Amino acid sequence: MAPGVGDGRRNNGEVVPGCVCGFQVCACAGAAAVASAASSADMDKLAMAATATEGQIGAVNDESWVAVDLSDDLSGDGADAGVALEDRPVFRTEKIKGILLHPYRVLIFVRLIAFTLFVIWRISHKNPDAMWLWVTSIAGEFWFGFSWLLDQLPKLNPINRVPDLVVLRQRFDRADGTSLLPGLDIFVTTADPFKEPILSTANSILSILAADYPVEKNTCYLSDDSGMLLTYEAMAEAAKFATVWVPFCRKHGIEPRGPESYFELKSHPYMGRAQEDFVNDRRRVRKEYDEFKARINGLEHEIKQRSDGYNANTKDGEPRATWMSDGTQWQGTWVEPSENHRKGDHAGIVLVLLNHPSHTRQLGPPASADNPLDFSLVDVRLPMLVYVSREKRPGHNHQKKAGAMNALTRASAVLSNSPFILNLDCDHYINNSQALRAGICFMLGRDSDTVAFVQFPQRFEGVDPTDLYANHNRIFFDGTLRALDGMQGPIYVGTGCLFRRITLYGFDPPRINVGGTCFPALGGLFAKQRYDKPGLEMTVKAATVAKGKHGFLPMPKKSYGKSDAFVDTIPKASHPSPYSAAESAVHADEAAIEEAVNVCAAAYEKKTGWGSSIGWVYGTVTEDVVTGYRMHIKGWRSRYCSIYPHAFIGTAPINLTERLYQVLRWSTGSLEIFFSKNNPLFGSTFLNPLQRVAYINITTYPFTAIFLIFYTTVPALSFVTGHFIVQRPTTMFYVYLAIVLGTLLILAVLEVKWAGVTVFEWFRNGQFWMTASCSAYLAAVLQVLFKVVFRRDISFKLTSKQPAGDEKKDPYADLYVVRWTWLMVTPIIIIIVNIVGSAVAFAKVLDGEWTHWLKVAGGVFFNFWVLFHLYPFAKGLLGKHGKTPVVVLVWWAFTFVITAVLYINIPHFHAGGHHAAKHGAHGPHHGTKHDDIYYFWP
Ligand SMILES: O=c1ccn([C@@H]2O[C@H](COP(=O)(O)OP(=O)(O)O[C@H]3O[C@H](CO)[C@@H](O)[C@H](O)[C@H]3O)[C@@H](O)[C@H]2O)c(=O)[nH]1
Ligand SMILES: [Mn+2]
Repeated sequence: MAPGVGDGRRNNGEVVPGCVCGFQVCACAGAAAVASAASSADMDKLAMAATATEGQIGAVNDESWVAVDLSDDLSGDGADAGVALEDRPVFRTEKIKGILLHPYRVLIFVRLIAFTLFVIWRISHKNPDAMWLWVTSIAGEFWFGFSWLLDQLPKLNPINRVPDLVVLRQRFDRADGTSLLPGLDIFVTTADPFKEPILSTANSILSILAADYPVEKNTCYLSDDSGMLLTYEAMAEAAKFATVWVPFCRKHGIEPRGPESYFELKSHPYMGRAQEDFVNDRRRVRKEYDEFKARINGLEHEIKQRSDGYNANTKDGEPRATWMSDGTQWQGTWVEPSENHRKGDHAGIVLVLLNHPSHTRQLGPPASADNPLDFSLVDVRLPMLVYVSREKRPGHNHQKKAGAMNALTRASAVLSNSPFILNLDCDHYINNSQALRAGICFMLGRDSDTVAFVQFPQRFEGVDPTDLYANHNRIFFDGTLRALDGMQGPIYVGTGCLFRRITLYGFDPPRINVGGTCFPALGGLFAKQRYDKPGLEMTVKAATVAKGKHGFLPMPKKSYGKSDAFVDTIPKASHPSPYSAAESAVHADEAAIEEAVNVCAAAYEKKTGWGSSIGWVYGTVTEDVVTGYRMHIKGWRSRYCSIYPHAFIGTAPINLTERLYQVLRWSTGSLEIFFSKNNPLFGSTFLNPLQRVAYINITTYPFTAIFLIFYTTVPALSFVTGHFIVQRPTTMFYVYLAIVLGTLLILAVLEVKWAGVTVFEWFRNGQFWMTASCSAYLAAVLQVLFKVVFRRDISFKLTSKQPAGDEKKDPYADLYVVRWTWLMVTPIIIIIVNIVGSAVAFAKVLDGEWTHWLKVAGGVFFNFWVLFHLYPFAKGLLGKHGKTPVVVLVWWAFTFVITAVLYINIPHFHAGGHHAAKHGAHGPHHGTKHDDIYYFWP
């Protein structure tokens, strides 16, 4: 293993506070790195420091992974030991060690066989007492097996890739401080300054401005779908504060570079730094940050007051404008909305907050009386920052986030036209200043020219330590997405994703021509994997665009819209020239800005390919999955980039209601894709077969609701009716059950091991799967069927980033704020049915009616299974922080006892006979006395 690359990596299973302690090592190393960046004499130190920093960059459990065998290309021992720095690839590829991988694959096979035999057994053992029960339960089991397979098969060949920033630096950074790295446009979307607090958005912007990437190659765009002056002025404040914050970060190698999270760090930030200077600087910057915060918090009031002043002479009935500080009327939404100035009806706005920096380093001023911060050795330039609010007009479908992203794509093309685009939601800040470089490694490696995008995992902060609603989603990110990297690549999940710009324009990947037929360089089990190989010359090259039917465009010119200026940028976006510093010069002059406004017009996309063959795809609220899908079916690949400390961190809804709504949106979006022309069953043959399976999985999973609802109630009902899904649970039935569940558990253990997550997270994942299935997934199925039938568009309900509780006292207060939603009805019913069911069973045993307890075992097991899974839901629904478990237990015990007592003590409830007279209609459940649950309903 190469020095400094693999060592020091940690198992992210122990992660939660990890980002804090990880920084201690990282920060002091980075401090030297950046402080020294000012003088070229210190380049050696820089390289050394960088090495130390990168020691932290890998992210999986080291013990489970080995480098893939590269002996085809290298004589010698295969791994990169002994390979000179110049010959090392910009990223390493690892696979799971055989000792984990082989049993993993074998078990998948065993379970598949067992499941098949089980279903066959079930089909051949009818239950004549209750045929409906038998048929539906088999349908359910079949679906569970099938959906397990959809989920499991794409995980047959997990791959882990580790970027090597030392090599990247070596190849692309020059000693004079300039760099050959490609341009990078960063898009941030926000839609509401209140639901998405401006302070948090400002923090994200600051973290971007301070990230470690060549300043002149980096442009940040904020899309504001609210069109509010409040957002704009908050960004203007951020730009002002950045003049202090960014040089401070560079000088001292601060991590993380979002000020809020930095100042919240509880670790010792003094370690390894020039003590006095740092302490003074930090105190000073902290003070400035507090003032900045105060200004942000006062902005709303200030804008109101200012506008009131200007509006003093406005007559009644006339619109009252919102005024900018320079005495002009704001073009966007006004505080008191009026025509042409309200959400959904305002002009397009493009304002450059920070213009493009010079191409050479600019050192700051030394400390002086009115400027106590000494920046004389620090590059003080800031990346370009642009505020964009696309035009909105009534009668236009603005296509939610996807529409905003497409507007940004065009606006940025005429302003900076970087060949790569990183997209972040407004609440996701850059937590690791090396993240951009890490992502770029996967775009510049050999063999990277067929990579469309690099997806980072989504990481969250502010989630309660027990992660009650599986917000971290670790199984999905560290398991599923990483595994897909061994197929064609992870799916796109909306934020934290680095795109190759031309893929958004509908270009095909460069094809390899083998024996006359073209096929893309797919990874995975079904194609020979072409790994990034060391020892070969690495040139900086983008997918060069060949001249075709439409000139340099893959599609007719008119499908890109009316702006010639924009269309002209397209071939350049892929041309190698943007890589060289001189040519990437950006001029955000009047004309360019005017053009940017023009391409953000509400009507721009009329009769164009935007939203279908070009850009982010419309027609679903999960624009992310389908946008990535459209690239994969062209044969593009994607890569997964998980680094440590986490690249980006966002906020997650820890409130049950918000979480259910979020999952409702995702599952609805998935089904929308299923019922569209982008159904993965019909995708082109460029799609790797198991990649297709993964897409089928992600667009069908909500259907589980239909089967699961049945499955979570019927076994409970069976106590009352006396029927079970099998006529008589035989030994064979239990043996199958044991195998099917046992293999699942062992597979989970292995998966947890290679993914570097915990068994606890695996259980949480399962628990939330059931909660979501019986609530959000069910609603999604109904909602989408409704849409399909009545052709109604589904709205995008923003996930609130503003905690409802009192944050000061308890950071997780929001967890137990119960806001009623219809989505809670089904899980509640299921819980009640199961408690009642187990109580009846208990009563029957007490009563001496069921002497053979084994008869109940199957049902009791199911009962437990259901209640165990819905426990977090019940906890969230009932509890006050801390006391919850007791409340749930009492509730449970109470219902249980009451039901059992009623059952035993009210003779006519189980005397049989006469109720048949009262409820004769319940005929089909003959055979036992207690055939009807309705007797226990009040
Ligand atoms: O009309 C809109 C609606 C949303 N957004 C932005 O979209 C982002 C995601 O919205 P959010 O409410 O935070 O959704 P989440 O459920 O947290 O987001 C996940 O799921 C979305 C798809 O449903 C993806 O777009 C996101 O990237 C992904 O993080 C935010 O930055 C919003 O500002 C807009 O710009 N315009
Ligand atoms: Mn979000």
